[in-house]
Amino acid sequence: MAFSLFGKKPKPTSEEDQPKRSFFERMRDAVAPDLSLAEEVEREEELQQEEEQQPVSLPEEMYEQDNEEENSSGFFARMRQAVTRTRESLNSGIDSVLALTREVDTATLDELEAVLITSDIGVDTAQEIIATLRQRALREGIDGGPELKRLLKLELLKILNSVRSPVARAATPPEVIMMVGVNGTGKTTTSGKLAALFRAQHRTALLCAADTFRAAAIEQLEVWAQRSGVDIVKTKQGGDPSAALYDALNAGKARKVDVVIIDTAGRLHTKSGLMTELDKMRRTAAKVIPDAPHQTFLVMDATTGQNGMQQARLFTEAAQVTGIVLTKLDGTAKGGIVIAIARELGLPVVYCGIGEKMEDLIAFDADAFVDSLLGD
Ligand SMILES: Nc1nc2c(ncn2[C@@H]2O[C@H](COP(=O)(O)OP(=O)(O)OP(=O)(O)O)[C@@H](O)[C@H]2O)c(=O)[nH]1
Repeated sequence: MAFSLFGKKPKPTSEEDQPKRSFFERMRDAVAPDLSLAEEVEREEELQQEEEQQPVSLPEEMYEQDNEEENSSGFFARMRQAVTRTRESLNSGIDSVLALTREVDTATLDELEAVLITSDIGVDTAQEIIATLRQRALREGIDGGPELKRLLKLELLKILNSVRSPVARAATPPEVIMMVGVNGTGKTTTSGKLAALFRAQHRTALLCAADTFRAAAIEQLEVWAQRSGVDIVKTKQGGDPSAALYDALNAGKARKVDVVIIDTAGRLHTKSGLMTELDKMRRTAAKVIPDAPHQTFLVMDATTGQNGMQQARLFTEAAQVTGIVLTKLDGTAKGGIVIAIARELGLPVVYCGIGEKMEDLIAFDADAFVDSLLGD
């Protein structure tokens, strides 16, 4: 019995078995006996073409949610997810402090101070918070854990709100944002994610590759530009970053883009040559657009905790930083650093990096952060 592997129909064995076929069909078999294979290849090519023509998902679509309610619950869920490790360590510390007591007393508060310090809130900040809670405990008493958490939330919010400042927009576009910071904190990645976020908000953006120092930084930013669907202005590796910036700002003006994001090379505040280079970039920016740069974001790696704070303190003074982007919040139990930044640097955290993907950047929200940190 004739049978076929691959489920193909068996070929007719004799002339008589063959159904009546058109001239064209017979001719086709004559010139291309294995045309089924050719057809398969052709079909495969067609499919590949169709696939290539599928629009890549744009930032707008990536962030798009069905309605505002979902949007905000999505945002809260992502913030909550980002601070999971900090919440778990903070909550288990607080729970163990409160395990044996119903009324919160001075000894409990001393232990709570140690818990706050381990989440990298900072010694000074932790002491200040505990001093306020102690006064309250003496005056009115603190009735157990839930009350203590409620009061703690209020204290944290008070600190965060004291530096919450509206992000200034440029009088006339483009708004110019410079990303600065020490090596490897996530400046290039964040520049790319920011471009995508702006696009999702229907603002046009242009990336400027002014990190001409690190090998492959320009190529890395080019990949981000492609992903986020924005243009990039660059020079060659080893080139003058101020020249790239000059070209980018002129291009931004000519193309009437809303925001130009400048990725700069990683540097330590102690490298005076590199800090002078930043000054030169600022002066160049101001020549093209008088009040530029409008924002200078210090990109800080949350996993470095209190060590990063010392660098940030000195960087902030030298580079006229206006806000902090805190990256890698997803990988740390040291999320308390957000509070230390507000209290000790007097600067708002403006965005948080919560992963390595394009959509893993969220605008910082103090209420969402505190709720996520001290929730269950
Ligand atoms: N988990 C996580 N990883 C991140 C985040 N942001 C950046 N990264 C990773 O951090 C690493 C360094 O990021 P880059 O953007 O190259 O850092 P950079 O500051 O430009 O580096 P230099 O130019 O050398 O100073 C990369 O592997 C990124 O994927 C974040 O929010 N979460």
